[in-house]
Amino acid sequence: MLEPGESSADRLLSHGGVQRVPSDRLELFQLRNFLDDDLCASLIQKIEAERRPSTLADANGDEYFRTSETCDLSPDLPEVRELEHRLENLSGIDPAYGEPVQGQRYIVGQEFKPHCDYFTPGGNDWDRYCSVAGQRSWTFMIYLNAVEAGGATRFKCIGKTFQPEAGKLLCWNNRRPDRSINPNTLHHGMKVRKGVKYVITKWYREKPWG
Ligand SMILES: O=C(O)CCC(=O)C(=O)O
Ligand SMILES: [Fe+2]
Repeated sequence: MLEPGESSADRLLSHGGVQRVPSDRLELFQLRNFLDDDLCASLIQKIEAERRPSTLADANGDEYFRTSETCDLSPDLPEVRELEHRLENLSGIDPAYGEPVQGQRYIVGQEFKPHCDYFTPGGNDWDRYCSVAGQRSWTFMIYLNAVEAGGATRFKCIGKTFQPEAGKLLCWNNRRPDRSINPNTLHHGMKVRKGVKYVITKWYREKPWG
């Protein structure tokens, strides 16, 4: 049985097509064709329509650290409902533990430098971001298109790089089995060299989002 708000390797691997990336340093999974092309195209349209500069928690003084744009996708959109439904079916995580779905867009030269998705415990922004919902637990990320050049996601600590592909999902546990943060989740949304890159990001918390 899964605890509320949690997923697990067993749960994810029981879903046809899910592959675990072989590493004992983190729990990381890939699923091709999680979303079909129509849903991807429709989500891209929504992201195009309403984007704003991406922001950074735990800012580190580098204004070029995350240069993409972000779209807050309304939970009322039929596309987002469909996505949420699929995510719940895949992960078993109660949607109440999820942050609102976001879209990210990178044009040529834009990137998200190497980072982890968890918040630094005791860091400047810990209270602001985590006092209600707690730490980020799982990340689910879906590529909405193939990119002409660049735009891969590189997990440095395990030497693994993923290429954008329409509908492909990556997900990982930001913590170790004892639920301490896992620095091996360090990843880099690399610069787009040609074309435009669109992804969906969905983060879950250890407590209900509220
Ligand atoms: O765009 C990517 O490849 C990575 C995105 C990411 O790491 C994030 O939004 O936290
Ligand atoms: Fe990230």
